[in-house]
Amino acid sequence: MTDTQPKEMIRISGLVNRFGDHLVHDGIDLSVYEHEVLGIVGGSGTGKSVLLNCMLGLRIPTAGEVRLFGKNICQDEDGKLSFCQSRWGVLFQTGALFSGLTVLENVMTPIQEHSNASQQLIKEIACLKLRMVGLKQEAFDKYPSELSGGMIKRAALARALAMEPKIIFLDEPTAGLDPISAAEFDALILYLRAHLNLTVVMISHDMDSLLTICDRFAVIVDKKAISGKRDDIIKHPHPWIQQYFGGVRGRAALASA
Ligand SMILES: Nc1ncnc2c1ncn2[C@@H]1O[C@H](COP(=O)(O)OP(=O)(O)OP(=O)(O)O)[C@@H](O)[C@H]1O
Repeated sequence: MTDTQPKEMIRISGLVNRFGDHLVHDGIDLSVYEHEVLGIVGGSGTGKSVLLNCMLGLRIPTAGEVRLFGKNICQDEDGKLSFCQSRWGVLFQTGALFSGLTVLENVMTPIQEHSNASQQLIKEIACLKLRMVGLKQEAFDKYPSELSGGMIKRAALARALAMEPKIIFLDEPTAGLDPISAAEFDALILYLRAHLNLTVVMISHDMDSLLTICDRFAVIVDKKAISGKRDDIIKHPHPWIQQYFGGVRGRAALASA
């Protein structure tokens, strides 16, 4: 590898996932490179969430391997999850905030779990992350049930950033947001990527968001992944990809991207 080639953060090779007779993935090969925004797309049930769980080290695949920073995370071994969790942050689709904790307490929780810092320092770090995602002080002591959908996403993003991850995984980050809030959230992701040198892996069905912020796509079709730069994938001859990006929604989003 030369100095000009981007660093590989994740390498997935020959990944197979099977549930009983149901073969979901049949040899996925995919790399995620430093500082990119990679969009994972595919029809419903093609296994995007299963793939995400393998990348998070939460699922051991039927065959193949996932290397996170060079380490094979497909083995069941002590310390694997803490190795993974100290390197990535995840924004789950629903936010998955703890309903009984305030916004600030939600962001403090992972820092408390993974560090020996004082309560005061943990609080200061959590406040910093909350400001970074654009939440104002008055939101810090609110409970998740008192927040709008956009604020929940921001709070969950602050929690994902709590441990200063190198990679963040976003599962349907703009789902449920109105178009203006979704566009603001896209801008926030790009801002954080630039300022925190993040690598971003995003699963989404939001065509506007995908075409606005992704550098590359991985499309799950025929139980495998076709990946490449945004503009190459948009022109890819596979019929599903043509239909996806060339359909009414795709054309409209491309026209405005
Ligand atoms: N634990 C499990 N046991 C059995 N089947 C499973 C399990 N997890 C996932 N599957 C199956 O794997 C397939 C892929 O599921 P997955 O949720 O990853 O799809 P997806 O691409 O994320 O779908 P969507 O876009 O609708 O969210 C589905 O057919 C699902 O039923």
